[in-house]
Amino acid sequence: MKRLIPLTLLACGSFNPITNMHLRLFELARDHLHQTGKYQVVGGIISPVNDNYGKQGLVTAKHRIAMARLAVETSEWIRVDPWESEQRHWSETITVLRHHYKELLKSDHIRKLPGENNKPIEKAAGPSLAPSFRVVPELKLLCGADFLKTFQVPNLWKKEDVLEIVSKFGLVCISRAGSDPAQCITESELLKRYQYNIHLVKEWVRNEISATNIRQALRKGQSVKYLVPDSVIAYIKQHDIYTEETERKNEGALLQPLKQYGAMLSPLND
Ligand SMILES: O=P(O)(O)OP(=O)(O)OP(=O)(O)OC[C@H]1O[C@@H](n2cnc3c(O)ncnc32)[C@H](O)[C@@H]1O
Ligand SMILES: NC(=O)c1ccc[n+]([C@@H]2O[C@H](COP(=O)(O)O)[C@@H](O)[C@H]2O)c1
Ligand SMILES: [Mg+2]
Repeated sequence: MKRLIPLTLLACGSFNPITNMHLRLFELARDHLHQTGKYQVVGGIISPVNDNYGKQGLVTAKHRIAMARLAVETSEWIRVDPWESEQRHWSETITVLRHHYKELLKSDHIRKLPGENNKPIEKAAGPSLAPSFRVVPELKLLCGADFLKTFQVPNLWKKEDVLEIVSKFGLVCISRAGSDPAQCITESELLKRYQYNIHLVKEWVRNEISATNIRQALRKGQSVKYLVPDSVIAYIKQHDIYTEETERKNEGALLQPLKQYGAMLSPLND
């Protein structure tokens, strides 16, 4: 029997609030990866960003985590992980990936992979250091096409981080209106070099759901039913989370921690 690579998907973002589309990203990615005949998707992780991310309108992680947990109640394979939000500072995405990969290898010690007769992994140092004689689990970053575009924003990502993401982990990128991921790859030498490790997945029902639009609709008193899980809508109402006041949070200080951090960076395409 062909040995499938057990793969976990990690989605990093604000999830402010989580929408049905965030959940769809996982389903679309899983279908695509299974169709390659190479992977078995064994889990999905949603990692809401730390409160210090500094994005406008970002409500506290306590609420974003609670809403995401309600949303994944209907999923048998996606879970929410609060580790990133519990750190004292905002963490670079590569740190989050490394953390979850380590955890994955740890859990592999005690839980044999389905259909496999694998030996436990001795090292937990990173994908390239794991022994090659066995099926090594993989962790891939799951994102929308707009996320891929942010790699081009000067001073937002360290070049070595992007290199590690695409070379060691890999990306699964879902199409999104207004972004052209194939063009992003063409425009970047680095992404082009590792395009074999970047899975572009087309959303076959085009939609433009975005958390920003959801927050806007909520502020206007419009219905967001069928765009956001009912349990999440009930939570938002109960806690009165999205108001004109919460939307003003971090106004003008957009991505302040990232701006400071940006001073140390060099652009991806230099
Ligand atoms: O308007 P904002 O607040 O930015 O919210 P968002 O809908 O873009 O949602 P997040 O920033 O929390 O995104 C988390 C990830 O989900 C992706 N994503 C969200 N909505 C999507 C959609 O409709 N199509 C494709 N990807 C989407 C996005 O590209 C990120 O990789
Ligand atoms: N240098 C980096 O590692 C870097 C830069 C910008 C955004 N990010 C991450 O990308 C995600 C973007 O989320 P939003 O689309 O909600 O802004 C967040 O998880 C954020 O932490 C990482
Ligand atoms: Mg976004």
